[in-house]
Amino acid sequence: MRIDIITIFPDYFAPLELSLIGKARAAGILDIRLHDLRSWTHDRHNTVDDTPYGGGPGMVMKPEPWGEALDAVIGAGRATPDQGSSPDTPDGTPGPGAVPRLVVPTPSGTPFTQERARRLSEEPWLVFACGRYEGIDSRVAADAARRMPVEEVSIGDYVLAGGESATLVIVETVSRLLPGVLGNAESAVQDSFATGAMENLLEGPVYTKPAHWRGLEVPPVLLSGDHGAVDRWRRHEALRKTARNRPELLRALAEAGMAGLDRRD
Ligand SMILES: N#Cc1c(-c2ccc3ccn(Cc4cccnc4)c3c2)n[nH]c1N
Repeated sequence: MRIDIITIFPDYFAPLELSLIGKARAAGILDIRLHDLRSWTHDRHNTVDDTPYGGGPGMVMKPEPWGEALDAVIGAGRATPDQGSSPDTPDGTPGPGAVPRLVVPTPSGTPFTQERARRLSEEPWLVFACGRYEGIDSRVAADAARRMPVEEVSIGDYVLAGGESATLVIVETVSRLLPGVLGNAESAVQDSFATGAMENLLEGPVYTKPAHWRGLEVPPVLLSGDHGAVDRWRRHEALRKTARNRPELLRALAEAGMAGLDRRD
């Protein structure tokens, strides 16, 4: 997967050199490219913002730098005369004719969920537009939508100062779903909101050695070697955690008959 991130704070993404994502980049599983939006400004102060039409507080990001940046970043992935126009190559990286999906974090976006992460993880090429100030001139997304899919996404019902931390969240959530990113020891399958018997339930408690620690014991069932009993215990604990922390999820599952609440085991 190729990921392009356009931002006025490229250094914000230093964490993408670390840990699983850093290893995935080194292994060629992820191709993450950072772009400083100010590279597409032409005035002495590298201006990227201006006052909002219609008045109001704060500043709005100007459309021109964004338009030029997206043209440059996406144009670089566009077919050249001597290449085919296959949208992506057999290994899933974008081919010369590919166009990316533009992801624009914004407080007014549609909710980012694990299911959406799963869908985005199947894309060969994502471009993230990290806004600041009061947001990006709305014509930027409208212009981009003329030539690529555009998704406005929100990671939660709170207001950040810009799109960078949301982009980090989305990139990490999506990247860990890519084959080869998580080692065998970790698996995205058992995540909260995963599919299967634990579908959309919160993860229950987890334990490791030592079995006794500061007078606190690991639940004996986890040491029993009885995998059936362990699975039943884990589902029960997931249901308890979900009922306690996210009762609305449980109600939805009960209505959909998906939590196996009616199971007798
Ligand atoms: N995803 C996401 C977000 C953001 C977010 C994302 C991009 C930008 C760019 C600018 N701002 C600041 C801003 C913009 C508008 C009004 N008020 C503040 C951002 C906030 N906040 N909360 C989320 N869940």
